[in-house]
Amino acid sequence: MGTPALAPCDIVVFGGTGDLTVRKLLPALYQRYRDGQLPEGTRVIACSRAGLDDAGYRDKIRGELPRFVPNAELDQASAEAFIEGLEHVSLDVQDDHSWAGLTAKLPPVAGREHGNDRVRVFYLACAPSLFGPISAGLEGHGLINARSRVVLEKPIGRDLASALAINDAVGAVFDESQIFRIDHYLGKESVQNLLVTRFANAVLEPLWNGRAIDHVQITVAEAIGVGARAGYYDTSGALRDMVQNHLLQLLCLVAMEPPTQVDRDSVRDEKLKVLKALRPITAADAAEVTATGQYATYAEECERPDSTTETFVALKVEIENWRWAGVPFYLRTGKCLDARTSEIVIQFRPVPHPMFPDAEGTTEPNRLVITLQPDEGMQLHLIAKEPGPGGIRLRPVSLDLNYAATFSSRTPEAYERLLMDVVRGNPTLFMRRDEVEAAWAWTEPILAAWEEAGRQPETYPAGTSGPTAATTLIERDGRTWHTRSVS
Ligand SMILES: NC(=O)C1=CN([C@@H]2O[C@H](COP(=O)(O)OP(=O)(O)OC[C@H]3O[C@@H](n4cnc5c(N)ncnc54)[C@H](OP(=O)(O)O)[C@@H]3O)[C@@H](O)[C@H]2O)C=CC1
Ligand SMILES: O=C1O[C@H](COP(=O)(O)O)[C@@H](O)[C@H](O)[C@H]1O
Repeated sequence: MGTPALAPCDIVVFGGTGDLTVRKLLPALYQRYRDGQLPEGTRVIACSRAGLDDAGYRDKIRGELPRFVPNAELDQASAEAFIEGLEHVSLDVQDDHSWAGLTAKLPPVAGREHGNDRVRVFYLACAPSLFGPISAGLEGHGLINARSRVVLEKPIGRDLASALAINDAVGAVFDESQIFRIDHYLGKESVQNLLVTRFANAVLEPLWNGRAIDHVQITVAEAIGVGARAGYYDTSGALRDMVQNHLLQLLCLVAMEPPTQVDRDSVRDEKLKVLKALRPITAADAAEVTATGQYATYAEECERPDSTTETFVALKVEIENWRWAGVPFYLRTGKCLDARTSEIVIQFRPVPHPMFPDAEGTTEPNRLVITLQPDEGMQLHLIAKEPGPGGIRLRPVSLDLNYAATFSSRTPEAYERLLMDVVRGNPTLFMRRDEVEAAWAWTEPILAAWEEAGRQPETYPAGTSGPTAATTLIERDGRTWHTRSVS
């Protein structure tokens, strides 16, 4: 059965000239438009303070779109039709008078009970400090109908108190069912495939626990630095920017119990249980279970020579429940590393009894490596006998699944999937309020412990695997980080 056809809707993007909109959202909308999924008649209205009219905005995007859509996927005719449909409103969301520009394009509604109105998506691709004022402005100017949805970009705040305040402010205007908190990692094909791998294959579940698994590693390594986002990043750092959201979400998907079904609440209920079971990291153990680094040219790039913001963080995380008792999850993420690699490594325990003590070669325990990016795939590392006469020689081998080679279809970008989920009103892959707050409740004590200890990140050269403190963190437990060359 195909997906039901959608009716045209109105998509209003606050932050319409920003990096996220230009680099990710508009290219994603274009791809869906080109594939015929964005119904004819759908309006995309971008808002920002830039004094651009529709034509000026279209010219800007005409210049930008080809930079962010691969050549082979850019069809001139459909790109031009998409761009010609874009509109721009010059609007300072904090100035009540300037909302008139938006109400002139998007008529106020008579009331929220008018259920047959077009779907209105309000995408807040701007600083979280504007989420409350924008919600209030939308309410005050009568722009919210019964079929409206609001999308909140991460980060939702910078600590628990600010997250609560933002959630309260948005929640005063929108019902929780209308709020879509985006974590674009949940829209990545590879991350959704993690759910399928775990729950559509019976062979894994009996092994998916501390009896068979020694530890888990989650790595999100970026080769790029902070670039033009230094202003934001220096007030954030890797823990807030990546761990509080993306890495914890990945951890939840690896660790959660099987949900009864994949629907709006079952998956989110299970993720929440994991977040609540995370062992708190306290000031007493932060030095042992966390490691931070800053790439050598960072302070110069962000023009703050004394910045102590971490561009790399590694953590040892424990989950206090039956399935995962005694199984550490090692997390690491950083910028300006030697490669862009995101992967989840499930390290199994060694065999209980050595059957080939006299054999040549190594007997490494099995490993399942799930590569999220850049080349999505999965490898199961096993030990095999090297063919040959005479004695037994053991050789590590891998069963290799490369998605690009196996499936011919184009892998959509995360935002394509997530934007369409908003239009369809499916919040399963979005974070619920309680999840975001539970993630902050666990993250905040780490920030406090660092502050109390006067934590200084270790400097690491750009293009390397990060600070030595991260190596020490895992080696202290007699383990090592997985390196891709092993595959
Ligand atoms: N860029 C990225 O890759 C990612 C960004 N995010 C998050 O998305 C949000 C946006 O990020 P990004 O695009 O990088 O930020 P930018 O600084 O590039 O863009 C901010 C946008 O907000 C607009 N804006 C700022 N103040 C106002 C105002 N008072 N009224 C109306 N519009 C305003 C700006 O336009 P103008 O100044 O012309 O008004 C601009 O369009 C941030 O919260 C960020 O953390 C999340 C994931 C990835
Ligand atoms: O949310 C963010 O994610 C990006 C990394 O996303 P990816 O899809 O390229 O892996 C990161 O660069 C950015 O700092 C962070 O805000």
